[in-house]
Amino acid sequence: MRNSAASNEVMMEIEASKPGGNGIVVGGLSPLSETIWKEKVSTEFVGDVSARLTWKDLTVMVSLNNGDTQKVLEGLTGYAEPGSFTALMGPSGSGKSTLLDALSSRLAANAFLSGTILLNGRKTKLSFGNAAYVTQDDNLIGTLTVRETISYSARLRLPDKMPWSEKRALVESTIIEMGLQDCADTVIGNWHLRGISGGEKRRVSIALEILTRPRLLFLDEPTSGLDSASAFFVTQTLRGLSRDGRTVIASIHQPSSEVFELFDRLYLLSGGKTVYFGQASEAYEFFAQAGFPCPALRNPSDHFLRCINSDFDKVKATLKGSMKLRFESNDDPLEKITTTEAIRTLVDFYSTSQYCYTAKQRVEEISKVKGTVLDSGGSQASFPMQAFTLTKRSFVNMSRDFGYYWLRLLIYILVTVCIGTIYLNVGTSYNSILARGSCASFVFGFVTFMSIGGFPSFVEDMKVFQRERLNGHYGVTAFVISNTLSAMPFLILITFLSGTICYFMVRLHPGFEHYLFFVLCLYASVTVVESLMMAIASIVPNFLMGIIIGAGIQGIFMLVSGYFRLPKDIPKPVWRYPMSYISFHFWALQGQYQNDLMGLVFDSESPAVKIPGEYILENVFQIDVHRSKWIDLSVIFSMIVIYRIIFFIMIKINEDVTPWARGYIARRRMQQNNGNQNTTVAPDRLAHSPSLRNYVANHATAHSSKR
Ligand SMILES: Nc1ncnc2c1ncn2[C@@H]1O[C@H](COP(=O)(O)OP(=O)(O)OP(=O)(O)O)[C@@H](O)[C@H]1O
Repeated sequence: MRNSAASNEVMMEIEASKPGGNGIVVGGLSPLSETIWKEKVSTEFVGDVSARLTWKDLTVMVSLNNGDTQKVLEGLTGYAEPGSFTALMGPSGSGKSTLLDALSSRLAANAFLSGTILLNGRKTKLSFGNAAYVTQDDNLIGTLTVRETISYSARLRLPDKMPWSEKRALVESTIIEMGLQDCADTVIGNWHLRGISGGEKRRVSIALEILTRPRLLFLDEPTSGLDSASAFFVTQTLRGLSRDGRTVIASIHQPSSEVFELFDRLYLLSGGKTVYFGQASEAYEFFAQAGFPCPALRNPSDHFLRCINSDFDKVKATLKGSMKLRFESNDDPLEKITTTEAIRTLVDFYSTSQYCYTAKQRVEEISKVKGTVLDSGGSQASFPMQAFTLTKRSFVNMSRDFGYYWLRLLIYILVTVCIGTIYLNVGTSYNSILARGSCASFVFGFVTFMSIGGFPSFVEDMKVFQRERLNGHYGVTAFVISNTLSAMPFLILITFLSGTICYFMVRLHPGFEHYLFFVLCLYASVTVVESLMMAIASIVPNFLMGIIIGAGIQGIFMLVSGYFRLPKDIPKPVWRYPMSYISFHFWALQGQYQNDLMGLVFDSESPAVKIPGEYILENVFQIDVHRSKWIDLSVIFSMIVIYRIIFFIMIKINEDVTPWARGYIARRRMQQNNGNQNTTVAPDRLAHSPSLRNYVANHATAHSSKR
């Protein structure tokens, strides 16, 4: 719905931008891009689709937990043009990521923004399609090769109608564009698979985002953690992307001189204020004019960062204390003043300089140019295509990752062989009554409990999902369906194999129907645990915490299953109603006891007396024999559906409700703080940015209503 609305809007803009309906192509689209956009652009006469981004008087305030507010960015003005590569630089905590987030509409819920951001002269409508965002973390699927990763992404996002040959051409051209030919068939790598290098991973992450040929590319520290050669190659690739008419903005930490030379424009920040914005090549001159010339033999970018990083005051004090400083040369102006003073001087110098004036003038000029905003609206693939591709990708990953299901299969077989040997041919003696009960309790308690071992893999899946979701690659429903379907064959294999071993070694109640019930019940129980753990993974991204929470929940469920305390003895408030009914172990045991004991006759202590299974069920295990065991099984199956729905709802809550609630609390705190203390000035023209997805729409509305 959102996509179609956006595309209508785009079409209107395209219509409007057609010079007289049959004008001349202004450019901006490469032939490959035209292939992608042709679904949306029914005419070949596309206006200039380049992305010109301007920001004026941009201020971001964040509300802190203690109710205070902090100005993270203060009155920033700048622009980014097509064909240029803009680098955001500054010391740690200077606001680089916040500026990137503000420009790409990804601000946190407790951050409030004021100022104007225009894309092609219009109020910012940045969304998943026209702007791509490459995060710092490379959350990729380790078992897929580079080519497979990009190919799946192409299937997930490009229109269904686009022939596969064209998609493949696009994939191959992206691989070449990002210089990934040599490692195209190498796996990405994970904890047990040796894969591609860190620099190559970074380039794969970028490749995934440029696949749909966005005109605007944001990158958060694309070179961090890379050695200088890899950092150079990644930056060179970014510069190459900008030369294709794209607008590239990246925050960069501590670049080498070779990397620095690749920047077109430099935005230097310190403490959220602009220290310098202009041509990267002119920064050297600016610092000299401001009274901080770069000493000979010092890397210019090191010098700039050295001048604006107030932490160096502490470094200086430490060095002075250890007397190491006396050997340093004294021609550096920074030796004479503190870095805090240097920052103040530089910020003041910039605000009155020609550089600032030129930047403001250019912002005004660019703001007047009204261009087309092509919005791909995220994925253009249909829902069935997304669900199918995700299922296939997830299945391939599960089958290649030894830790996902194969290891579990081995452990399950091992444990069930142990059960089989311990309860071997359990029989119908008097003692076998309790043995059958404890065997069922172990199988449906501990054996299903072992499924929490899959949690680390679920967390990895969730990370990939979150990256792709934030970039609009597919919807939550497609993800939940694919996750359910792809796991099914593995769970069937694991539970049917181990269930069969257990059933025949122990010699549970003979008969196909009894066998089928036993393995189905095991399958349903393990799937419930998987679904429960998936729901936990959607809210607790830390695998240790997730395992502890999952184990705790299951421990409680096991307690009320009717084995450790008989059903009628479980205290009624809370534990029997509702806990035992919520516990899938309870239903599994009720069903399995019936499945195993009903119809069998057991020895008693006196050889002359036989005990029917029904009697044991009612009087020993306190089972409701009037309820069919198939009802018990269907309750477990419906629990799978319920947990999957909970999983879906959790993701939705995380996406929409949590940011909204955080934003609301932050706003309330800010208002209260402003009411109580006059020292905190109420931020002027604050526009709130609640959920990521709602942000774009809300932001535009907020701005227009203020006008
Ligand atoms: N949502 C937020 N809530 C609270 N504080 C925030 C928030 N966003 C940013 N800040 C604060 O604003 C300052 C700037 O943060 P930001 O992440 O933008 O800096 P940075 O220059 O990208 O730093 P680094 O290079 O270390 O990533 C930091 O002090 C940070 O703690």
